Amino acid sequence: MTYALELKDLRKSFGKTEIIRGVNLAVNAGERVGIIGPNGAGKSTLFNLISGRFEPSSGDVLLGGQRINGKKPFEINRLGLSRSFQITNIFPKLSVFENLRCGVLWSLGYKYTFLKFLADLDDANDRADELMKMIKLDKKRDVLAINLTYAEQRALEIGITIAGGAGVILLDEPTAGMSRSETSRFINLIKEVTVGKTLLTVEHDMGVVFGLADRIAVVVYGEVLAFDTPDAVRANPRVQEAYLGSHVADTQAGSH
Ligand SMILES: Nc1ncnc2c1ncn2[C@@H]1O[C@H](COP(=O)(O)OP(=O)(O)OP(=O)(O)O)[C@@H](O)[C@H]1O
Repeated sequence: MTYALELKDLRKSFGKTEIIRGVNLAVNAGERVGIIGPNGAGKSTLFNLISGRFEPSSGDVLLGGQRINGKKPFEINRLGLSRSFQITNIFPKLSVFENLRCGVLWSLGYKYTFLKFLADLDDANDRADELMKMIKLDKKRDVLAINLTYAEQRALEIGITIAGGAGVILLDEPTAGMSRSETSRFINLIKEVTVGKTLLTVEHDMGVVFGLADRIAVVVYGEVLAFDTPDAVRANPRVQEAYLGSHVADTQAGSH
C-alpha cells in the first residue's frame, strides 16, 4: 500500500542531541492528521524534516511512495507537498487577488519564458479567482493584504498554500492568535478547502485538533507516543500520563 506520506525510522540530531528519535508514521491519502505534543517535543523539527528545510540524520521521508529526503523544499513542493508557516508569508503590499496569483504562478515554476508566462496568465487568473472564492475573500479582491484582518490574512495564507494544487498540505498552528469564534469558523474553512487532500497540522489548541483531525499523532521527546483517532488518544493512559491529562480533564468538563 502506498501512503500519501510516510516517515520511516526518522532521526534528527543537532550536535550530540537527538531531537527526533526514530519516528514512524504512515498517513493515508485524504486523511487529516493533527500533531500534538508538549513544547520542545520536536513537532516543528518534524515539519522541517518533511518539508525539506532540514535533512534527516537517518531514516526516510516518502511522499506518495517516493523518497524525498535530501531534496530542496521547492523540489518537494513541486512534487505535491505544500507548507504554510506560523509566520505568514503573504506579500503585504499586494492585493488579495495578486497574492493568490503569485502563489499560482510560483507553483508553475520559475523556468519559463516570458511567452509561456503570458500564456499561463489567463489560467492563473482563473485559478486565483477560484481560490479567492474558496477562502471566502472574493469581496476583498483588491484590498491590500496589509489591510485585511488577522483571520483574513491567515485565510489568504492558506489560499496561497493550496494554490499549486498540492495533494499534501502542512499547516503550522493555523488558528494561532485567533479568537474562539474565528477559530471555529476557520476550522470549517480548513476542512472545506482541503477536501480530498492529505492534511497535517501542528497544533497547541486541543479544541482545534480534536475538531479537525481524523487521527492524532502525539509526539513526546522526539518519539510518537500514540497515533490514533481522537477518541482513542483521549482514552490512552500513556498519553494522559505523559501529556494530555489536564487538557483531557478540561475537555471532558466541557470547557471547549
Ligand atoms: N536548528 C536547531 N538547532 C539546534 N536545536 C534545535 C534546532 N531546532 C530545534 N532545536 C531543538 O529541538 C527541540 C525540539 O524543537 P521543536 O521546535 O521541534 O519543538 P516543538 O515541539 O515544535 O516545540 P513548540 O511546541 O515549542 O513549538 C528543542 O529542544 C529545540 O531547542
